[in-house]
Amino acid sequence: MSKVMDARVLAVYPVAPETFYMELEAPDIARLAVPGQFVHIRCSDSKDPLLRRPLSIHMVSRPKGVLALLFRVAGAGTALLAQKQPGERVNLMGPLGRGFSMPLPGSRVAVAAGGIGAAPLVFLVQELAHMKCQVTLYLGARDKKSLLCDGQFEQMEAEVVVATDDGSFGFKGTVPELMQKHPDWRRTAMTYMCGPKGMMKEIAALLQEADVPGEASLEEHMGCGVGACLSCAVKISHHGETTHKRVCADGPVFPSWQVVWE
Ligand SMILES: Cc1cc2nc3c(=O)[nH]c(=O)nc-3n(C[C@H](O)[C@H](O)[C@H](O)COP(=O)(O)OP(=O)(O)OC[C@H]3O[C@@H](n4cnc5c(N)ncnc54)[C@H](O)[C@@H]3O)c2cc1C
Ligand code: FES
Repeated sequence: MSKVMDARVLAVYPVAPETFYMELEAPDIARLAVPGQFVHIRCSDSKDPLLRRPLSIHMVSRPKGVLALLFRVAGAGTALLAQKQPGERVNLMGPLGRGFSMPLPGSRVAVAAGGIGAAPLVFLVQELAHMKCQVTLYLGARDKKSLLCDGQFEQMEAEVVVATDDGSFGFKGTVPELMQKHPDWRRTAMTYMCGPKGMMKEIAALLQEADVPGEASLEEHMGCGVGACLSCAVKISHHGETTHKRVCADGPVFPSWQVVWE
């Protein structure tokens, strides 16, 4: 069940170019949230921008009732969020959507993150660590200074391998190329991914060829965020039949082999 609430801003600060961490006091949402879900957030008290913006749940502390977001400034809404001050309130709806499916405790899994796609995967790896899973993390960024969450993943005892587009840190190339060089994911129970669509499309093809299951967290423009307006529809193919599913209510996480990657 989702809640609508005014959450107190506890902290907002930059962590990388154009990328901000925000902490909110939102005990009801923190208590209910599972990895892969998102909140729909009002960025301003005025009518501009009118629509809420979807942001993944980056981390939660259930005992403290705290929820964290990690976002890149993409336009007007996220720019307003970046200017919020501790003590201000923002209106949130959440937790929304269907999250990642969890493996059996102790499983070996892989996680692939590209750019700001790392945001929901920290919460996922937090839960996987509680379940004593062995996690290999394939982490991609444009360059070293844009790399996100590598320290957090390492603290949670994930094995982290990095690719940057310009080679300023780790392997020079893309996340799918990195995965071909480090094929540990071939022996895992599941590969979870979030990042640019092109990256996830290539990874989905690798997984399908190796017959390894995968789950992808998708992004689409959203209106209502709760399944009513159909503005976030994507094509999903199941048992040879192609249908439209709503990223907000049926996703954002889908089996990677069911997504029609266009
Ligand atoms: C389920 C979900 C989870 C998300 N989680 C995060 C997150 O954790 N961190 C984060 O930084 N971003 C996340 N996003 C993307 C985020 O919602 C958009 O960047 C944000 O809505 C942009 O709002 P804006 O007003 O700043 O920019 P706008 O002015 O609305 O748009 C600026 C640019 O961003 C593009 N854009 C806007 N919304 C989306 C979208 N939903 N998907 C793809 N492109 C978009 C526009 O086409 C435009 O080019 C998520 C999106 C979804 C659907
Ligand atoms: S945003 Fe309205 S149905 Fe998904």
